[in-house]
Amino acid sequence: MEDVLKIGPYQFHSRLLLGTGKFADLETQSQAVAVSEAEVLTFAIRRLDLDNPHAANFLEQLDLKKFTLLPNTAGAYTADEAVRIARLAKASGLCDMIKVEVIGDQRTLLPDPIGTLEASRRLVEEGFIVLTYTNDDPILAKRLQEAGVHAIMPGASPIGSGQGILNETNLRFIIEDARVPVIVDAGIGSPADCAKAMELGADGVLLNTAVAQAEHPVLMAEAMKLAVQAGRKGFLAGRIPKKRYASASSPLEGMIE
Ligand SMILES: CC(=O)[C@@H](O)[C@H](O)COP(=O)(O)O
Repeated sequence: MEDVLKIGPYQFHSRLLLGTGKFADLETQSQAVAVSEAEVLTFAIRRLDLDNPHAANFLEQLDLKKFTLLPNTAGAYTADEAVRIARLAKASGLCDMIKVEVIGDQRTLLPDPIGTLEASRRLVEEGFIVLTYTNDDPILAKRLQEAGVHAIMPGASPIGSGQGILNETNLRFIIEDARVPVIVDAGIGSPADCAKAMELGADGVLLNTAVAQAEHPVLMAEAMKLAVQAGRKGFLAGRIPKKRYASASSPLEGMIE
């Protein structure tokens, strides 16, 4: 059976979602995006000049017809702001999917759980396909599901920190309880972090800084793609349980003759 990522009415073959910011130049961005084989690209609506669709912008090097755009509400500090930004994106015909991001604090850029829940609920009611960036809090993840979001995006660690997965236990709880896709978003530092997230059973990974600011962004984009694929296959294959003691790899009993 085909292994596809389903988010609302959308289906994707790639489980790596990519952010488009922070690249040194547009040529590198475009090459990294191509090599990553990502189908979903996210970008901050606030960075676009919505009044002037012909103005130069950071997406201009990309053939946007090839991708599903996931505008995000980065820069919103309240539910009202996030809802306003999402409506602007929809009115500009960018997409009906929205990544809800309501930040609670400038230093950590961690999500404001109350504003995040409120904005998500309102945008679901308005008919958006809502993917919510959230704390790695299993209870909040449950509440978001109850509110009807289409995907939960728990942070691995603070945005841009590259610290990787800080709370594996919480992530496991979120994944166990989820009836919608779980996409680990933010804080990924290396391919190993991607593989780990996928092996834990995440449905996808969204990242930006680790590729855009790598020494060789295009090479890193490829590494991230392969890590997501490897982690997914590892999850589907079912890892062996960890044991306390050794067991010989070439046992004498029960050998195939
Ligand atoms: C681009 C975007 O949406 C970021 O806010 C996202 O959370 C990625 O975080 P990293 O840059 O840490 O990968």
